[in-house]
Amino acid sequence: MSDNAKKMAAEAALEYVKPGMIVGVGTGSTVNYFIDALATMKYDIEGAVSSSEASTQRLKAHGIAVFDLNGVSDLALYVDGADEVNRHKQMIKGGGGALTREKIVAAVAETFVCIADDSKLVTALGDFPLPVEVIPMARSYVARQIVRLGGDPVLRDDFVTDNGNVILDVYNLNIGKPIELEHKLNQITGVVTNGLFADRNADIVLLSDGKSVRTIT
Ligand SMILES: O=C[C@H](O)[C@H](O)[C@H](O)COP(=O)(O)O
Repeated sequence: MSDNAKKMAAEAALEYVKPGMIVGVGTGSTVNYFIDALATMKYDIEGAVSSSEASTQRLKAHGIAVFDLNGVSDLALYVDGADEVNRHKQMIKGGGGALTREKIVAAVAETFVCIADDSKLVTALGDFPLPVEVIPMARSYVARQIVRLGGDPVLRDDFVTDNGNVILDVYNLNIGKPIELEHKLNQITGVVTNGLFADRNADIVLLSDGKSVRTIT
């Protein structure tokens, strides 16, 4: 994994940004490169909607207007990173804890472009512990339910999401059927959402090794 690979994947996503657009912006170190690149087009676009306080701050620091998603009915493009992505363009996300807002913006967007260094491409999802955002008072209950599903949940230390919740990072889950597991986890009372982006997967994945960028469609 190299910073140059992240930067190249991020800059390649500019091709999907069109004049007048409001751009959906994800969260993380790869997206930070995208935000910096997007700043070069700030007079061409209308602005952005953001999936985290951190991305909002960075966008605003570049002078890019950030809109409330509730006022935006059509969002043509969402650009975000991933912790893992498979060849079906399904992902694990939430390493930075922004999974819920990311999933909301992704749900609204017409096209989801995932940007990543090529170390994120995996044959099977699941080496990366699956983040699950949980309402704080349900933490123990949800953890017990996840154990029943075969996972080993670990509370993320000293971390509160932008929504005021906690994160359980779940190890050793069998993610043989990602869409099924995504729905099953979301059925547990107290779960806000989980970091499987399998039902709403990416439409396009831009992967870089630091020398070139390849596209999975
Ligand atoms: O919550 C964070 C997000 O899902 C990120 O997009 C993900 O963790 C990848 O981040 P990075 O680009 O820093 O590897």
